[in-house]
This record gives sequence, C-alpha cells and structure tokens, in this order.
Amino acid sequence: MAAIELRGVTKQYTSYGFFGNRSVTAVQDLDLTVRDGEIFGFLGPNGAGKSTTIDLLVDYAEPTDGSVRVFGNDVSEASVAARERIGVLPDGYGPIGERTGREHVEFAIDAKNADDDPDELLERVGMHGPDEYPVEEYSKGMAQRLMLAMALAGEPDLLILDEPSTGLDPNGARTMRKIVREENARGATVFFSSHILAQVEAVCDRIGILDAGQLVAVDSLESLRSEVGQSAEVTVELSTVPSKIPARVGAIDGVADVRTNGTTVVVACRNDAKAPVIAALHESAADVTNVTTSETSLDDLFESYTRGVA
Ligand SMILES: Nc1ncnc2c1ncn2[C@@H]1O[C@H](COP(=O)(O)OP(=O)(O)OP(=O)(O)O)[C@@H](O)[C@H]1O
Repeated sequence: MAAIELRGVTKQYTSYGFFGNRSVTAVQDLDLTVRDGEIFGFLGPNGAGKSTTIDLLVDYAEPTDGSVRVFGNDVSEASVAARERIGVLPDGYGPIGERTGREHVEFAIDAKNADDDPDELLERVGMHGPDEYPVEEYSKGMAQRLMLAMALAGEPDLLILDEPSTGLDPNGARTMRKIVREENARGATVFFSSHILAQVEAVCDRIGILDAGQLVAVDSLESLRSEVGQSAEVTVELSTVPSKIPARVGAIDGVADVRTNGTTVVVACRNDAKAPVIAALHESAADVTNVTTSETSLDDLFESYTRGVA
C-alpha cells in the first residue's frame, strides 16, 4: 500500500476583500504517490505549493477537488488511530508560551498515546539542557529542534517534514539528516519538503519537483543524475529572434526547453541534440553572433523545471 496517494488534487484559496475577491490556485490537479518505506524529497521554489500540499496531507486544509489518502485512508475521514501514525514538523509554526520544551514533548507524547521517554527524544535532537526553560526564550533553531522532537513522538509510520532545516546551524542540519535516516531504517516513510536541492539529495530516494502548483518531475535521484549527465544547455545569441524559432527548435528530438531572453535563445537538450539545435539556428533568418554550450548541473536542472516565485 502507498504511504501517500494524491489523485487529481486541486486547492484554491479565495480571499474576500473590500476591493474585490482574489483567488489563488495553490495546487492544481496533483497526482502523487509516495511508496511505503521511502524517503521522498518534495522540492519547489517559493510559493510552488509545497506547504499547501502538506496542509492537505495532514488535513489542515481541505482540497477543492480530488482525493488525499495516507496509508489508504482518506485524510478527512481518518480515525484518531490513523492520525496518530503521522508525525509532522510544520513550516512557520513554532512552540509558544511559558511552558518548557520538556512539557511540549510530554504533551506530544500524550497526544499520540505513546510511552516515549521525553529525555531520549530531547537528547536525539540535541536539546537536553535547554529543555527546562520556557519555549518563548528559545532561538529559532532551538524551537525547530524541539518541533522535530515532538514530531518523533510515538514512532510515526509517516514523518512529514516541511522545510526542516529552517533556522538550524550545520550541526543541527546534520542531526536532522541523521534522524531522517534512522527513522527510515526503523521503517518510517519520510516526506521531506525543501527548496534547497542539496539538503534533500543527501537523504532522499526519490524527489518530486513542484512548480506553480503542478508536479513537473518525479524521479529517483539516480535517474535525475543520469539525465543531468546526458543533458546540456546551448546558448545562442542572434541578431534578432524570429517568432518561429522557439517552436522550430522545441520540435527537435531531445530538446527539453527553449527560452528566449532578448536576442538570446537558451536551449536545454540532450547532448546529442546540441548539433541539430545549433544547425537550426544557423539556418534561421537571423545571424548567429555567438554560441556557447555547457553541461547542466543538478541545480540547473531544478531551475529548468521551475520558474521562480509562483
Ligand atoms: N491560507 C492561504 N490563503 C491564501 N493563499 C494562500 C494560503 N496559503 C498559501 N497560499 C498561496 O498559495 C500559493 C502556494 O503557497 P505555499 O505556501 O503552499 O508554497 P510553498 O511552496 O510552501 O512556498 P515556500 O517555499 O515559500 O514556503 C502561494 O501563492 C500562496 O500565496
């Protein structure tokens, strides 16, 4: 059984204001399967819809359309027992108030009907010591470590981490990655969202790339790496860009993306498509003034799939 199954999921937010209503489609027609036992990295630029997807997974938000299932259960109808199988580190919510870190962890353990030792959880995230003073005095990184300890309560079968590295120093980020691996080795599925590729590549089995609410790639890291190995970028400067050029170059076998910027045409393609691309541009009505080619890095690949802030 899949750990996570999204089918045709759309989420639209509508805000009603004095000057009119505004509607945003945060996620559109999303189909996504996360297998039981994998570490899945969920990537995308700011505003791509990652947190919205997580809100849908944990039933903080309701889909406008489509179905959201976790371990086969529709999340809106999931029983308390099914919800207890999920541990969540949300983005943008921290612990608040005068209670101590230890009390927060105890609360999380009780809420899960679990019998973890709070000190062990605090020790795992490197928070033993500061756990005895009020969380309102915590730094951002300390609060993030505490939220991680709370997410681990009850040995969840699914761990959902939204931007888990936020506020963490390098030691904290390393601890977080170690915990992700340990939890996965214990049998947990991990759904890990981030906009930083380097953070997920160290731990994830597969990654999905979300852009403007749509899934634009899902693959194992190895496949993406081999794609990177085979892919290239051709940058051609022309005296002018004839209107038919993007479509003509885009139709060449092996071309993944064609972008124009002024009189520059940038083509992402397989290595073996470089020569036909350059030939097609030479055959155009414009003069070619410069040609450069380069291999595409993993970051470039991410960039070619995404378009910046949605
Ligand atoms: N509660 C809300 N009401 C209205 N619009 C919202 C709400 N939550 C998110 N959005 C909009 O939905 C879109 C997706 O936002 P979301 O927070 O899911 O993106 P994200 O990928 O998590 O971004 P980031 O990496 O910046 O955290 C954005 O356009 C955002 O403005």
